[in-house]
Amino acid sequence: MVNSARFDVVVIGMGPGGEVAASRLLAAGRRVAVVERELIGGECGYWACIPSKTLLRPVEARSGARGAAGLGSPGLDWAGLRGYRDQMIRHLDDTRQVDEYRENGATVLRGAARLVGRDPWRVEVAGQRLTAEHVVIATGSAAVRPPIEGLDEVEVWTNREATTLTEIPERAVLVGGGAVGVELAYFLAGMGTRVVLAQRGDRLLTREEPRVGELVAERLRRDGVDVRTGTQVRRAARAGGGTVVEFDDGTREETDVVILGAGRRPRTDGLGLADVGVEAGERGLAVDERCRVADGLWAAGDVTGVALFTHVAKYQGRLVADGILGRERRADYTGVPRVVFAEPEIAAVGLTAAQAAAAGIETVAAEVDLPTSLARPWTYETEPRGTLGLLADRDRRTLVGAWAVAPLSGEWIHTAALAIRAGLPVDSLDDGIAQFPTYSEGYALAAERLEF
Ligand SMILES: Cc1cc2nc3c(=O)[nH]c(=O)nc-3n(C[C@H](O)[C@H](O)[C@H](O)COP(=O)(O)OP(=O)(O)OC[C@H]3O[C@@H](n4cnc5c(N)ncnc54)[C@H](O)[C@@H]3O)c2cc1C
Ligand SMILES: NC(=O)c1ccc[n+]([C@@H]2O[C@H](COP(=O)([O-])OP(=O)(O)OC[C@H]3O[C@@H](n4cnc5c(N)ncnc54)[C@H](O)[C@@H]3O)[C@@H](O)[C@H]2O)c1
Repeated sequence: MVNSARFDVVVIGMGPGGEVAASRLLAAGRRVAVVERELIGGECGYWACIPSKTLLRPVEARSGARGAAGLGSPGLDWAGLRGYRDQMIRHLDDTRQVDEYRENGATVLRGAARLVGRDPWRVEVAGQRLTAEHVVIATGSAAVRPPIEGLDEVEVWTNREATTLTEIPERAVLVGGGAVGVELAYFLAGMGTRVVLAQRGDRLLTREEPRVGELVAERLRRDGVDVRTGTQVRRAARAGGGTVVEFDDGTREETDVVILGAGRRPRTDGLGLADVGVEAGERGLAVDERCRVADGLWAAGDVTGVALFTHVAKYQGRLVADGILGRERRADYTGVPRVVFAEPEIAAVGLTAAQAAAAGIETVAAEVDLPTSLARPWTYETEPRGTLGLLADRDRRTLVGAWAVAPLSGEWIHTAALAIRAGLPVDSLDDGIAQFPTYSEGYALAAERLEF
């Protein structure tokens, strides 16, 4: 063990949460050590958001071309797409990122960090001991491996293998109908894979309004996905060159691969938390409003279990940096958008009716079928689609929730996100003058239908 090096801050884990915290602290002139055991950029940059959205885009664009009058169906070149995906994930090489952090004054350490003492905080990594006034834990999350009999004997992909795939499988059974399952089902079906999507819950995307799950299942089925809700995979076994999967209703399906999208678990193991008197729950490290775990110990991103999104990890990274820099700031998660990048996009923000009821808020809701009333769906595509739902607080007449299953909704949901975050009166949506012809015109229509 070499002598202990002293830092103002040690950041453990350099995904989006760790990167934002480290960059802001470096910019403020703090002595920062960053520790990463795999690649700077984290899950998001190499095996999650970036590759998945890169892979989805051509499938979406082709569907858009098919829907646009007179365009027809462009070809999709898998080798070209795969090459661009590899470029986007930097060929799993973070040399440039390491160099940039070093140029910006950081000490970059490779390896798994472990807390070995407190007052002051002490961290061990790759045979080195670091001492710091503050430690930031931003170690993210990993795919849950559900207890399916025989899973170890068959071809299984998590998000990692799925987003770095080199060949398109002929058949796939997806386990889980959350964001990972829905995006992968849409991508693979678009690439010609025969997809079975098994969801334990009674609908897809269970955190959203039930209506969203219905519309998404309808859409995926139209695209050829065999969506099975209320279903779990019971066991999997090798059969010939492939796999046979058995569902809990006794039915069986042959597949080339089982793909897991069954949720995430926080990466807290191996961090030595218990040794320094810090407890981690099943959902991760509990943080206060400033993202503090204990005095001088902070956490950001998926490891906090607050909301598993890159934009939330980045927001928490900002809060942590501000907290360490002595700037008083408290977390407010009102109006965080949630977008699933299928086609059309599935976007939501704020509360569902059930969540509002649980919070004691009396609500009114409205739903608008956009092609019935707007021009944009028709100028956009020959088989126009789109549904928008709004949820408002009856007493305060403010928007508390919104969702849309419609083209480009991942962009225009931000109008609702802003309205919810700022607590704008619904009347200001009703009174809004949106550009003609856009999907955004739907807000005034839906707001008008809210019966207070
Ligand atoms: C398939 C998929 C698609 C997704 N798409 C989106 C999307 O489109 N938009 C969105 O907002 N979110 C998306 N997400 C969620 C998003 O990836 C996460 O919310 C985000 O990566 C969280 O960032 P983070 O910084 O908390 O952790 P991570 O990105 O997981 O990074 C944590 C880092 O910590 C490192 N680490 C862990 N333990 C240690 C240790 N002991 N010592 C040193 N280093 C350590 C890891 O190697 C990793 O690099 C997606 C997730 C998946 C699975
Ligand atoms: N576009 C995006 O922003 C994006 C994309 C992908 C993932 N993510 C984030 O990553 C997180 C993880 O996504 P996820 O889809 O893995 O998890 P999730 O928790 O959103 O959904 C997992 C689903 O799998 C089901 N499930 C669990 N075990 C099962 C089993 N044995 N059989 C059948 N179904 C089972 C659960 O009922 C649940 O509905 C999400 O919370 C999301 O925040 C975001």
